[in-house]
Amino acid sequence: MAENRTPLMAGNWKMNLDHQQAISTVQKLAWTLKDAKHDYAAVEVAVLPPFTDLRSVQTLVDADKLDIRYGGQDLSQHESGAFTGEVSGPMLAKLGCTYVAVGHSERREHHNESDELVAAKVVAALKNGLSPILCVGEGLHVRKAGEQVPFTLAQVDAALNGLSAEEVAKVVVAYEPVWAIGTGEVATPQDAQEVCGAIRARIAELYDAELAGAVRVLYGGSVKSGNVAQIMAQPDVDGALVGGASLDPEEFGRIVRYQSHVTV
Ligand SMILES: O=C[C@H](O)COP(=O)(O)O
Repeated sequence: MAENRTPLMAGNWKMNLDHQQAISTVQKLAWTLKDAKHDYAAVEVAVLPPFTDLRSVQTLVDADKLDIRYGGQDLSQHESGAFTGEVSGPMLAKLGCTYVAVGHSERREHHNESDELVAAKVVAALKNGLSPILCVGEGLHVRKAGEQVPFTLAQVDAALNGLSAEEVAKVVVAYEPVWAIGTGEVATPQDAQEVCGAIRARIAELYDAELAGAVRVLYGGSVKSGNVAQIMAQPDVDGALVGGASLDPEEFGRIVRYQSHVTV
């Protein structure tokens, strides 16, 4: 973690928690962080609830003036139209979303999202003032073949293709080795650093070192309060995209508070 980048802890709830549970979860998270006197300027906090929860989360965040940011888990590449079941960038922007996950491995796998579609969704997010959390990462067979760096960089290349430096500055990249997602199989801090460092070096090659030094690169895959500090100690890891552990506000609070020895 470099000092000029604000760490981001983002909780991807996936298809969990209805809108009422979302309210109580965000309230508990806010109370937990308030009790711990959390400095939101030092570590940014975001949640990515299901679409059906976003209006409730927006209302709570606005009413209680919370510093917690929120966003969608996906968006359509289209602005509007006959796309049944889809949710557009303008709709997320209207709900006050800051972020939207794009290209999560579960979307790539279960919804056959190609690199081209992911790139179109990154553009759609940026066009609507949303910061895409671009998810990249290799499966187990790629890791076993030792090809994790070229595989992941090819996904980065495809997703950033054609973007200006100004646009890339708004992108957050999340490196999530698929074999470590929801498996309890966390990558070692060195595994995370290898690929996160390579992603930053690639952005420097494609653009310049200053931009590469400003873009946040997160790690995701079985992050918990017990392993987050070692992962965050790596120079090119700027935060975490947290799945399962973000459903428990106290545990997510401990992850957010990774720098502190205060028990929350
Ligand atoms: O988006 C989050 C990742 O898929 C990680 O999920 P996990 O923390 O449950 O392994």
